[in-house]
Amino acid sequence: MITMKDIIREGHPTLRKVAEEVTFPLDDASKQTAQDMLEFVKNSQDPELAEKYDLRPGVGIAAPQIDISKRFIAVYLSEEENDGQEFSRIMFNPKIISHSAGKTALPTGEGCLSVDRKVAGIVPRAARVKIQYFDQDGQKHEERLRNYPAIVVQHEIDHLNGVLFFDRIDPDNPLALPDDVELLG
Ligand SMILES: CNC(=O)c1cccc(C)c1Nc1nc(N2CCN(c3ccccc3Cl)CC2)nc(N2CSC[C@H]2C(=O)NC)n1
Ligand code: NI
Repeated sequence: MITMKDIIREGHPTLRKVAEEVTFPLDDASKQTAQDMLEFVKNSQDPELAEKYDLRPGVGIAAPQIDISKRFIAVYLSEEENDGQEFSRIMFNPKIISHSAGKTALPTGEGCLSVDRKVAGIVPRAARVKIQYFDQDGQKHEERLRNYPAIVVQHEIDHLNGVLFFDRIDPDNPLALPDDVELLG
């Protein structure tokens, strides 16, 4: 199982690399790793398991965060966190194919499992995105996302491009709310 010791932290060069696309058919190692990543995110949200294995809670993780510079992510939002509908995905070669002009942000800023410090500030992201990704069988999917799932998926896709959430905070006015940004309510 993946634990915090497997997660690389700010300053590790892999976090700033552009990750490589995966090719299909996937090797078994990548399939297993992706499943372990989804399990980690779920475990991290379980108070007992998080306590037992000293896991920091998260709703998403990207392969570069466990020092695998490949383009795949895992996201898990329980129905409590996502307006009554569970959102659970493993995405290979995810990409944003279109997005709204309007932006959104988490009112309390963002955290990251690879950043061991609180960085206050608004992280503007597209409010709605149309994404394309492949599942572990190589099937192509297209999905429109909004609200929390859209924010989390953009945060994780950023990791595939060597971007960290605080890169998107306005250094001169971190807490300012830009006109075109609606806080997620
Ligand atoms: C600096 N202020 C803050 O961090 C911040 C501060 C307050 C609120 C939010 C909402 C903040 N922001 C933020 N909180 C989260 N969690 C809230 C707690 N939760 C969780 C915790 C316990 C059980 C189950 C769960 Cl679900 C896990 C997820 N996650 C992210 N991000 C940014 S997008 C990827 C995602 C991620 O997984 N990060 C590790 N941001
Ligand atoms: Ni992160």
